[in-house]
Amino acid sequence: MKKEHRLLVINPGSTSTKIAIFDGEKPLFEKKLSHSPEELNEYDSIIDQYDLRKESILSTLDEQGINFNKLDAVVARGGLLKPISGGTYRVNDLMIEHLQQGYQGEHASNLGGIIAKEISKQLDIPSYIVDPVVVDELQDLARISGFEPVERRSIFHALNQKAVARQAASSLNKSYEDANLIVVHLGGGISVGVHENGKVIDVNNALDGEGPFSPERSGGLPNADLVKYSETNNLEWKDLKRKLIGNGGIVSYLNTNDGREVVDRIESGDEKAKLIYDAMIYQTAKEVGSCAPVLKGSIDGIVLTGGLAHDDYLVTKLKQYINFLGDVLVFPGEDEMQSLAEGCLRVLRGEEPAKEYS
Ligand SMILES: Nc1ncnc2c1ncn2[C@@H]1O[C@H](COP(=O)(O)OP(=O)(O)O)[C@@H](O)[C@H]1O
Ligand SMILES: CCCC(=O)OP(=O)(O)O
Repeated sequence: MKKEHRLLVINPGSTSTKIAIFDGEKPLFEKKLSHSPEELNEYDSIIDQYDLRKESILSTLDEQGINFNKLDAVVARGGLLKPISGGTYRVNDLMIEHLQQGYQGEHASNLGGIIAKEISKQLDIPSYIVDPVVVDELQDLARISGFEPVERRSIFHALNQKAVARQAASSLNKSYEDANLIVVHLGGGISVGVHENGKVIDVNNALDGEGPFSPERSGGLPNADLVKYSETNNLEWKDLKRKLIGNGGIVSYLNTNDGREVVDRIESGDEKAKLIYDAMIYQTAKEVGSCAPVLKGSIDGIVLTGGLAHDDYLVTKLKQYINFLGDVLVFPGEDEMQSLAEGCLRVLRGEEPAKEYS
């Protein structure tokens, strides 16, 4: 029997690092290593979390007795590179340089390609990233911000949004390329994407202050009040960024980035937790509503996904706001590990060429 390719899959997110070993399409081992805000706040920048994240990956694999010599490739979620088209990219030197400098900013996924490259180099095997957070298919209209020096950018959960949109289209008996969907990824950050005929033609920048607030990000804020706050408190951009991304959103009100903890607090009668969680749901619903005219109301389905989509309270409340727009399909959690493995396998099996980042 033909030997399957064995892969190490690495997915650094804002609140966790997920790792897996795959034999072909089959996961042999999966683990989510959670990171609390306290643990991450020890570091000045995300790139400084390199040792923490890499060591926790290596020690977990070691505890599991994983034989590194049997690996054929390492694949990771990629970060804030230049805007690029979707697909599987070989990790090359320019990519490492851009991930290290944070070409479009800072996010945990910048560490994905860097850690993948480091591990693969020692094993003399290739490393890849698939559908990074900078996949850009915006229509021109969506790039206009309203202030010429500032252009809107496509930064979102591209990997999971695309994977789940394909599943949703298939459950609606459509091909992804023929479907019109609004996809809502409810994770550490929240992105709401308009998928028209297989392209994400509009989406909120889920990292840099657009759209609803989320467990750990502020989302869009009133501009003038934000600038005044920043001046009054003498904050440079790097300080303000730490407050808004990582320590914004639910963290800033309730001091936790864990949706489950918020739900427990609501169930035990915490009124503030309820107000804040309800407000996040309300803002998410408004973002979904703003996508309906982009598709001129021709919506095949609205898809809820990400960790928070496991929560019945949130899903029920959100549906009450958006049900009237179309069928709501729920795909809780994410399919990112499987999608990373599949993207890597397509290249290793010669079904498609690896793209070169340039
Ligand atoms: N069953 C659940 N109920 C409520 N919140 C949940 C549940 N499972 C996961 N979450 C929350 O989802 C968020 C993380 O979502 P996920 O998509 O895994 O994150 P990331 O964006 O970090 O990859 C966290 O706030 C986590 O606490
Ligand atoms: C940078 C956009 C993707 C994103 O926000 O991912 P996480 O929610 O995993 O941090």
